[in-house]
Amino acid sequence: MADFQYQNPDDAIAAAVSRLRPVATETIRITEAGGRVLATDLMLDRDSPACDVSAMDGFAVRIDELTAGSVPVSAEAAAGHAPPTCKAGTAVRIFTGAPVPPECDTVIKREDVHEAEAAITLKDGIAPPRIGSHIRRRGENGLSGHSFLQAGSVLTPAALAGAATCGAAEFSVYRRVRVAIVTTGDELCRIDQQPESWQIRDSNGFALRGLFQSRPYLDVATPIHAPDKLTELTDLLKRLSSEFDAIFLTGGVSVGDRDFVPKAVKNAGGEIIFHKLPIRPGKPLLTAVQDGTLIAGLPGNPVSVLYTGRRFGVAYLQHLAGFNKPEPVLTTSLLNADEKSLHLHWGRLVQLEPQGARLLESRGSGDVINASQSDGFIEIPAGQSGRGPWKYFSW
Ligand SMILES: Nc1nc2c(c(=O)[nH]1)N[C@H]1C(S)=C(S)[C@@H](COP(=O)(O)OP(=O)(O)OC[C@H]3O[C@@H](n4cnc5c(N)ncnc54)[C@H](O)[C@@H]3O)O[C@H]1N2
Ligand code: MOO
Repeated sequence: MADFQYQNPDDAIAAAVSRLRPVATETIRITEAGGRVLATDLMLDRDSPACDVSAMDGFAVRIDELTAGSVPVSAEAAAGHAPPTCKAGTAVRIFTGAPVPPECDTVIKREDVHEAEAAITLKDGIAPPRIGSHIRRRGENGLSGHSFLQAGSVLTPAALAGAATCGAAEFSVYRRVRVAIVTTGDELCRIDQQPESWQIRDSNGFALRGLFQSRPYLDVATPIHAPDKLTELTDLLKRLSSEFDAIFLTGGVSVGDRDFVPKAVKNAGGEIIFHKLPIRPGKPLLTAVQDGTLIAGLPGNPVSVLYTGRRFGVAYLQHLAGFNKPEPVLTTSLLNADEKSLHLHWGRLVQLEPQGARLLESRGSGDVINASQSDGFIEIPAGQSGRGPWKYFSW
C-alpha cells in the first residue's frame, strides 16, 4: 500500500486530530448539559456520603448487645432527619438512607430479627451480622475536594447524577462544535422535487445531518448545496471556514474532470493532510485544515459518506469538541462470515443480533437502499477475513 500516505484509518485520524484544537468554552446550567463535554474537572463539595447512613431498613445496634439477647427499641432514625441518640442497651429503628446514630456500629435488616413488644431478637438460624454491616460510611464514595470527573468527559446521565450530587448547578463546557455540510453534484435535486431519470435526490446531506444531530456536542447547520463550479466552491469554502469549526463536503473528491473539491480546498487556502486512504468504501477521502477549521471531503457514494462520516468525521468532531480520549470501540463477531478479503480496510454493513452481527447484502457503495437497513458496520483490516471479532461502529 505504498501509494497511500497512511496505512490504516487510525493512523490517518491521529494525523488529522494532531492538527486540530478544541473549541472555546462556555458556562451552562446543568439542565442544558446532557451530552455536552466538560471543560473543567468536577470536584466533590463534601464527603460522599456526608455522614454514616443505613443501606437497609432495619435496626441500628451495638453488635455486642444484639448478640447477647433481646434489645429494646428506644428511638427511630428517618431519612432527612438528624440522627437520634441510641441509649446504651437499646436499638434504633432505622430506614434506608437515614443517618446512623454515632453510638451504633452495625445495622441489621428487619427481616433478620423478631420484633415483639418494642424489642428485637436475632432470628434463629441467622448468623450475627458482621460489625459495620449495612452502613455506608461517611466519605466511602469519595472525599471532599476529590476530582471525580475530568475535563474532556462527556456528561452522560451517570455523570449528570454525579454533578448534581455535588451541587454543580452550572459549570464550564466546551461550546458546541459548529458543523457545516455541503453537498456537491449537478445530478442532485431537492427531496420535494420529482427527479428526471438522470437525476437523484440528495441523500448524503440527510445522512450526515442525522449522524451529527444525534450528538449533543455538535451544532449542525442546515446542509447547503454547491454547484460543480470551482470558483463558487472556493468562495463558499472561504466564507464557511470563518463561520464554522468543521465543514463536511460530499462528492467531487475523486479524479473526474468535475471533481473540484481538492482544488477548491487548496485555492481557498486549505492544507491537505491526506487525500486517499486504503479503505473501502471511501477510498478518495480527503482531510484538510484551513485556519483551524477542519475540512473533510467525503467521497460522494452514499455508503462511502456513511462510513467515512461515522469512522472519520465523528472522531474529528469529538476531538474538536474537547473529548479527552478517543471513543472506546466495541468489537463483535460475524454470524454469517465469508472468506472474502481485500487489500484495503473494509467497512461492511451489518445488522446487530443478540449473538453478534449479520452482514447485509450490498451492491456496493451506491446501494443506499440496503445500507438503510443497517445498524452500523464492522471494519475488517486489509488482508483478513472470517468471523472476527472485528471493530464495530454503530450509527
Ligand atoms: N477513475 C476513477 N473513478 C473513480 C474512483 C477512482 O479511484 N478512479 N473512485 C471511485 C470511488 S471509490 C468513489 S467513492 C467515487 C467518489 O467520487 P466523488 O467523491 O468524486 O463522488 P461523485 O463522483 O461526486 O459521486 C459519486 C456517486 O455518488 C452520488 N452522489 C453524490 N452526491 C450525492 C448525494 N448528495 N446524495 C446521493 N448520492 C450522491 C453520485 O451521483 C455518484 O453516483 O468515485 C469513484 N470513481
Ligand atoms: O470507495 Mo468508493 O467508496 O467505492 O465508493
